[in-house]
Amino acid sequence: MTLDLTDRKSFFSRCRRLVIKVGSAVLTGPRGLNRVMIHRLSDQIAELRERNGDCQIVIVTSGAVASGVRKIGLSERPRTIPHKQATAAVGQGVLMESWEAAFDKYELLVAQLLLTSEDLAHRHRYLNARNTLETLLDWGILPIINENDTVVVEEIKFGDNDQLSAMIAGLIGADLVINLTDTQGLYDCDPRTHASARLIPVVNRVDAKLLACATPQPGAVGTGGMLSKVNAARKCLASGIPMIIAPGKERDILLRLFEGEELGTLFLPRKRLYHGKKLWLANLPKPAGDLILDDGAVLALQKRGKSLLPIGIREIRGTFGVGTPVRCLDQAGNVIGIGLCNYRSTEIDQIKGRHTEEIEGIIGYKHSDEVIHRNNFVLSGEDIEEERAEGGTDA
Ligand SMILES: Nc1ncnc2c1ncn2[C@@H]1O[C@H](COP(=O)(O)OP(=O)(O)O)[C@@H](O)[C@H]1O
Ligand SMILES: N[C@@H](CCC(=O)OP(=O)(O)O)C(=O)O
Repeated sequence: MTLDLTDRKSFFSRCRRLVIKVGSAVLTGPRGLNRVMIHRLSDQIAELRERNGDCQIVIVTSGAVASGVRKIGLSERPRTIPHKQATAAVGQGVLMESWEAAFDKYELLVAQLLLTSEDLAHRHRYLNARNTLETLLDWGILPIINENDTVVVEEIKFGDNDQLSAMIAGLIGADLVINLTDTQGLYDCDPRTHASARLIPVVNRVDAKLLACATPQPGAVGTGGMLSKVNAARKCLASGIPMIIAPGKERDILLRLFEGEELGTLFLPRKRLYHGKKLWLANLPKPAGDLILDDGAVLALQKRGKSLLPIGIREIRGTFGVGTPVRCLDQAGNVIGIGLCNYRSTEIDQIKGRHTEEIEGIIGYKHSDEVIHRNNFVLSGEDIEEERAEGGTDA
């Protein structure tokens, strides 16, 4: 797909696979879950599917906690984890039942998927989730996804649905992520505190300057805040997927976007950077451990496109097995990238700082010279732009 905006309408019409994320700020009114909003959005989604016969849509919906608060009759949002989990357990049912009823009038089937970051952190579970989603889309069923708040604890949390939607987009190779929230899009500073804030219509690169525009504090009912949406956009761009932050409460917002109206903030990637395994790695929510590297290894990975050898490893943090994704950090703690280990953490601890010829003598075998092979490694942050889209298989 060409990322040319000269004809906005045709750009949108070429997006056949969509992830639509709807924030609590859109779905929640003073009386809890705003069912009218759910009906309006589902009317538009049904219309989009009708207009573009083969268009496939995945919904990532927030609002379980906000719905639960109202249903239980709590006076404020829960603060402790058990209270949040219990509130979400009540609210998720209400939320799902509303989406289901709204799509029922179009005879559109929906499916609920509740995920934790662990479900996508392990490659086989990631592929499993992908197979389920592909099957549902194949059958013309609308997957409706939320984080599994009821069982989630800090260690296995995506954080928020902005991150989850970016990961789902990578998982299914979406053509576009539409992030619906309660502002017109991304402003050059927080519009709550700066009356002069101006909307940014198009973004090609998420850098430190852009990240500084968005504050992490969400609105009264949100979780992610604008910073999380910009970070999600960064993930999408790294995967070569466009994302738009758009005003979800605006009348006919989805239809108007597809009519080519200039609304929201559109993040446009220059090109698709990663595929298959590398795409999964680039978007991984939580790696299993860290390797601290010396300056030579950092240079080799960042500038020379090399694999990681044991000689450049200074320290290992965490306990992990072979094939596990781990982060590579420089000695100042900056994340260099993420890759799959060829040795387990206890073995790496023994061979760190040593030459490859010494591996066998130390641990009794050697199946590769590299601790992380370049084919199983992606650079992070700014440098990700430099990495070439080397194939990588999907399995
Ligand atoms: N630079 C910015 N541009 C737009 N909105 C911003 C910015 N910085 C902070 N915000 C705030 O982010 C809020 C949206 O985040 P959040 O409450 O998490 O929404 P949602 O529930 O849709 O995820 C907006 O209500 C807005 O006040
Ligand atoms: N999983 C939570 C929503 C978390 C979240 O990311 O909220 P939001 O920032 O409103 O998209 C819920 O359903 O209440």
